[in-house]
Formats: sequence, structure tokens, C-alpha cells
Amino acid sequence: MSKEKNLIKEALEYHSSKPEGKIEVIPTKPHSTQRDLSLAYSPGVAEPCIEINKKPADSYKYTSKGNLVAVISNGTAVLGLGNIGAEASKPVMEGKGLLFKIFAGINVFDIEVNETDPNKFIEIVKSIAPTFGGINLEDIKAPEAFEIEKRLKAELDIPVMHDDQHGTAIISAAALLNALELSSKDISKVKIVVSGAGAAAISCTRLYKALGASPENILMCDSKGVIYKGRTDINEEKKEFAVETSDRTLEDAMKDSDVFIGLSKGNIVSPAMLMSMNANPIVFAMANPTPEIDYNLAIKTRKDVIMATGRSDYPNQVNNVLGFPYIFRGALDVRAKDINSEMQLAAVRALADLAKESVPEQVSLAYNVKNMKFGRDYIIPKPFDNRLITRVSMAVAKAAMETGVAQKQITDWKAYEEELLDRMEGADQKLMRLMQTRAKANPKKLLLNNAEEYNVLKAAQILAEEGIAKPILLGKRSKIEATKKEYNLEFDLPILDMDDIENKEKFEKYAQYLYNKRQRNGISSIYHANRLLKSRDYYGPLAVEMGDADALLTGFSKSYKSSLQPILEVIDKDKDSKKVASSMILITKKGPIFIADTSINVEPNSEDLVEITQLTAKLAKALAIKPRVALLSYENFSNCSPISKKVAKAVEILHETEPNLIVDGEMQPDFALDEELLNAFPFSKIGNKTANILIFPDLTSANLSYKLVKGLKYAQVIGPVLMGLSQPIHIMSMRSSVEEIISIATIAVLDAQIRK
Ligand SMILES: NC(=O)C1=CN([C@@H]2O[C@H](COP(=O)(O)OP(=O)(O)OC[C@H]3O[C@@H](n4cnc5c(N)ncnc54)[C@H](OP(=O)(O)O)[C@@H]3O)[C@@H](O)[C@H]2O)C=CC1
Ligand SMILES: CC(=O)C(=O)O
Ligand SMILES: [Mg+2]
Repeated sequence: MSKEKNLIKEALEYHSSKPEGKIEVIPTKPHSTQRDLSLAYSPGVAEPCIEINKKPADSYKYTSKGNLVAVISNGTAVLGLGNIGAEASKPVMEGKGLLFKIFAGINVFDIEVNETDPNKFIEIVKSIAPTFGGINLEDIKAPEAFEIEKRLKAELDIPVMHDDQHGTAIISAAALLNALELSSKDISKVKIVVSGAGAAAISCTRLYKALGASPENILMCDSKGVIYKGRTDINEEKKEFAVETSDRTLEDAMKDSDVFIGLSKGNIVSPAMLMSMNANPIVFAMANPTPEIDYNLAIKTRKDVIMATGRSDYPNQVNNVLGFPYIFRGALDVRAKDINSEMQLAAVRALADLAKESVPEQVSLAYNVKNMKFGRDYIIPKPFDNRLITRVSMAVAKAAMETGVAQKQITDWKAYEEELLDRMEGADQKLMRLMQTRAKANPKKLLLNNAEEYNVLKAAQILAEEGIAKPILLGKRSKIEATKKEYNLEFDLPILDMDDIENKEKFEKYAQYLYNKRQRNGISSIYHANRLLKSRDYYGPLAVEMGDADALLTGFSKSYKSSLQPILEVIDKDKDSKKVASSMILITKKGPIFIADTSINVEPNSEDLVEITQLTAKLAKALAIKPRVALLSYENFSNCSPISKKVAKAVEILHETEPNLIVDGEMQPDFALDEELLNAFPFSKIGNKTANILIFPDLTSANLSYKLVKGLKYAQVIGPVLMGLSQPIHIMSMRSSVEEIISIATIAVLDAQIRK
């Protein structure tokens, strides 16, 4: 089956699989008891009705209105499919609803109105407007769309935006500014050809003019050809773009042009037309689903083209999805009465600027591209970039306040940023963000071993740029530089060069220190110390011990065990610790859960379990989490089998030595994690609030448990976190992803902060 046919089949299956369609309504309040129902509905529901009747603005307080947008269409210009009617437009409107929700947390009712008369349509929309905090008009054809939007904006006091006009204008303008910058062209001098003279095309071109494009350099075409002065069959909006020209066809117009903007119909631009454009042409073929010229055909035809489409399956998706969720988010959050041109321009700038910043690794991963960066194939941020919600929504909200259309003021922008992130993030991202905020307050010098590897280098770049750590790269300079070159990584970070390590005066100092420290523990001569130090596995920990770095992260290319061994030879245990151990942090719906010992102590005895518990509780406290510890077994408080006896004895010691620690066992993990089940043990010190630290009876059960959770993708896993050393040194899992390295690096920085 061809790729296109396959897509058709998959798209139909996607939409028809049960439950049919793409959205549903989910209650947000409890509804399982009679009392819940008497609050949700009669009699309780009468009370907010009475309040709203007294003060209409209270509808924002007592109903979902403030976060509810109507996506309304009459189906007269559905994508590039034309006038296919209200009912057939529903999949697109449901799709917009889905995007509003996933990208900005906004609820949508999609409303398809069987009415093409603009006046009647306006009356219908006005009559249902009280339900909504905002109205997104969609896929309504020109010229009716202009009148409809203009009147609804004037006659309603909630934000109204025809997305095909302004959403498209904002995104394409941001992309155009960046594409012009990349091709060193000046917006006031370029010749722009616009194919289409409908809602999207007219509005986009107006915005380009506002940004400096010269009216005499713009040629617009509709289905009949070029819009020239003297044409009699054109409406008022088209007249605005009529110019003196002898060009009559799109083909004529495209000769010697610099920019092509397609907002018309699929497959109307030929390779020959593309060839007739000036050097480094900018081609935005935005008709959906079929662009004016196919992406692959365009880049095959001209190597120098900067090419974009409205589709998600090619680079440079210039599509209003990058705008409407965030524009409405910002507008709703300040209860704006309008979405005005200043708010639109603020969104343009936010989008254009964001594209020039380095791209988060999870975005690159989502598109399977390594080190995505500003350039011909990346002129505009990707829809899965989770920075869009803060950058665009905040810019829009600010502009609404500055231009006096906001009915609610934001004073604490940091708190608003947090609120936006809270809306969109899962528990895992939230904990990591909180930890990163703490790390950024006092970033530490972090030595990153295996810096020749792409993942380590990319993580180092992000850690430095985000201000989470001050990375020092540990590795062979020549190889680090080669990897940077291979992946086009542009940054400058200090390197501890393993190629040149012996020539450094520090080498002698380190060797002497190591010899002095370990001469009675197997390092028999200065030569022996010298030899060990030539290995980064020894040199790295020594650099931390000697104060040349605040923390070390190692282990990318070795097994945990072989990374740990040299560390233990060089670094003492913490003065309060008799053991080292390791913990994994599972990020679950119940919050973070620590699991220990996952990597070091294979068969711990009762005393070892006590140590492991103390270390893990200390780690939790260091991350500002109050420890509630369950020591696990396959039995509950039975003290029968050898394993249970071992665990019960550890609990007994802990109750004696750590009276303030909430700890109990032996118990099964499902009991430790379930409030109801915990009620079965009213004597337990854990009470009925679930545990957040699980100490396993041995390494096998701990390790397999976390691997199972990770393998089943039930929770994100951070770690392993090494505990009990006198220095903040951590070992990542072999071949960790960039995200995993950043997580454990953040913990290493926090660890270093606590110690100094
Ligand atoms: N990528 C994105 O984010 C977006 C893409 N679009 C796309 O833009 C296109 C237009 O949408 P919209 O403005 O809402 O629709 P409209 O119906 O308002 O406008 C369509 C325009 O296309 C013109 N047209 C039709 N055929 C041709 C042709 N062969 N050559 C030149 N112009 C032609 C029409 O000309 P005439 O006036 O003579 O009828 C009309 O001016 C659609 O394909 C849509 O998918 C729209 C919004 C966002
Ligand atoms: C993307 C969009 O809104 C359109 O093509 O109509
Ligand atoms: Mg549309």
C-alpha cells in the first residue's frame, strides 16, 4: 500500500475506533454519593445560579466558562477542502479541541453551525456566547469571515479570533522573519507572491505589511489569477492588494520573487515556477492537507529553498497550532475583552525568538532528530515544545494588560509561569522542575565524565544554558571536539583533557594526595598512584576530593559496579555512614517514591537495612520530602520466615535509634502504598498515610521491582542516587538518555549544595 493510502486508512481507523471521535466531557467534581449529587445538581446547584443572576461576572467563579472556548465553524472553508458543510467540518473542529486541551489545558465545545448567511450566523454565535470565555472562529470562507469576525469582536466582550486569519498570520509572520534572517533578506525589499486571497491570505499579508513588507512588492493571486489594479471582479478586501502590474497568472507573478506564501489550494505550483524564483527562495506552501507544492518535490527541485508546509510530517510546520492554544490561554488568564493586534504582535515576537534558542532534547527526540537547531530546517518552534505555553501565553497576557483590554491583572509573573507549567506537567516534570529551580539558585561545578559521548555533551550544554550546573567536561579533548563537530554542537565549556592529564601540575599534587591517603590501603607507591590517576575513573573523583570540582557524574560507558569500584578506593564514606547504598526515585501519581538499595548491597543484613534506611531518609529530606518508610517483605508483620525476621529486626533497631523517623514493617508493598489497606494495622507507625520510601530486603527484589515499573512505563525513574559517600559523586545508568543525565546531574548539584 502506498504511503498516502496507508495514511488514509490509518486516519479513518483512528477516528472511528471506539469511542468514536476525539473528545469527551469529564466531570471535575466528586459525583459518587447522594450528597455529591445534591451539590452538583438540585437543590445545591440553585445557589450559584442565584449568585450569577445577582452578579453575572460570577459565572467565571462558579462555572467552567473562564477556561472554555467555542470552536465554531459553518464549514464553508474547511482546510483546503472548500465548502464541505458544517457536519463534515466536525473532525477538524474536534481536532482543534484536542489541540487546545493538550497544549494549553483549555476545554473546548466544538460547534458546527448549519448557516452560511453571515447575519444569521453572527446572531447564532452571539446567542450562545454566554457559555464561553472565548470564541475561536474556524474555517469560515472569505469574504464573509471578515464581516463575521469584525462584528463579533465589536459586539461581544469576550475574546474572539478567527484563527485562519490571525493564528495563521502570527505563525507565518514569525517563520517569515526568521527565514528572511537566515537568507539575509530585508522584508522591505523582498518580492512576495501570495497565492490565495481568502481569509488566511488577506490577514497574513496585512500582518507582513505591518512588519515592513512594501505594498508595491506584494503580488496576490486568487483562483482567477493576479489581483491587479483595474480588475472589476474583486471584493473590498482584495482591492486593498491590487497593484499596477502586467502579470496576470501565478506563473508570471512568481518570476524573480523571493517569497511565496501559499494559502490557496494543493499542487498549483510547478517545479518550473519554483525555479523562476530568486536565489534562496522562501516557500511557505501552507494549504492543507495538500500544499501548493509537495515538500519533497520542492527540495529536490532547489537546494537553496527554505521550505515550509502546514503539515506535521515535514520540517518547518507553519501551522496555526503553534498559536491558538497559547493566544487564548494568555487572553483567558487576564480575562481579556479582545485579542488585539498588540497581543498578536507579541505572539509573533515570542515565537520568532523561541526558534533561536536551543531546542530541548525531548523535542528533538519527539521528531527523531539529533541536535535540532535554528536553521533552514528549523525556522519555527515545534508543536511539542513545552516552552511555547510560557513564552507565548505570557507575552500575550502582558500585551493585553499593557493595552488595557485585560480585566484581570497578573502581578506575580513568576507565579503565573509556575501556574502555566503546573497546568501542563505531569508529577514527574513538576518534581524535576522544583529540583532544577533549587539547583539554579546556586549552580555547582559539575564534572561530567565520558564527555566524548553525544548524550553527555548535549546534557552538558543544556545544564549550562539552563543554569542548573557549571559543567566541566572530563574526557579526551580531541574526541570531544570531534563529537561537537559531528553533531554541530556550538558551545564552549571547560575541558579536563585526559589526553594531556599528566602534564598538568595538578596531576602530581593529586598523585601525592592519593598515595598519602591510601598507602596503608593498597596504593603501595607514588608510581602506583600515578598509574591509577591516568584513568579518568580515578582522576574524576580526585578532582572533587581536591576541590577542583564540586560534584562528579560518571558511569555513562561502564557498568555500575566497575564505575563504583575506583570511587570507593579514592573517596571515604561520609563520617556518619558505615555503608554506601543507592536509591532510585520513582515519579508516580502518588508522588515520588524512593526504592533502596537497588545497586550496591546484594544481601544486606538487619544492620545494613538500618543503614540503607537512614541514608534514604536523609536523601528524601535533602530533596525536601518528609520520609515515611516501609521495610518490605512478602509478609505483613509476621516475623516468621528468615527474611521477615531480618526485616523485623531492622525495624526494631530503627524504632530504638530513630524515634522521630516514621518507619515500620515488615510489610508488603501493596499495603505500604494503600491508605485503606494500611488501616488493617492500626498499631503501625506509618498510620494510614502511605509510605514514600520502600526499603527492600535485598538488592534483587529492589532492582527487579524498579526495572519492572520502568519497563512497563508506569513511572519515570530518576537515579540511581549514590548515598553514603563523603563527596557528591553519582553514577548514572549506563548509556543514560540526555534527560536521565540532566535528572541525575540536578541531584548531584543539590547534593553538592547541601554539603557546602
Ligand atoms: N497552515 C495553516 O496554518 C493554515 C492553512 N490554511 C490553508 O489556506 C487555504 C485557504 O484557507 P482560507 O483562507 O481559510 O480559505 P478561503 O476560502 O477564505 O480562501 C481560499 C482562497 O484560495 C483561493 N484559491 C482557490 N484556488 C486557487 C488557485 N488555484 N490559485 C490561487 N488561489 C486559489 C480562493 O480564490 P477566490 O477568492 O478566487 O475564491 C480564495 O481566495 C486552505 O488550504 C487552508 O487549509 C488556512 C489557515 C491556516
Ligand atoms: C490549519 C488550519 O486551520 C487550516 O488549514 O484551515
Ligand atoms: Mg482552519
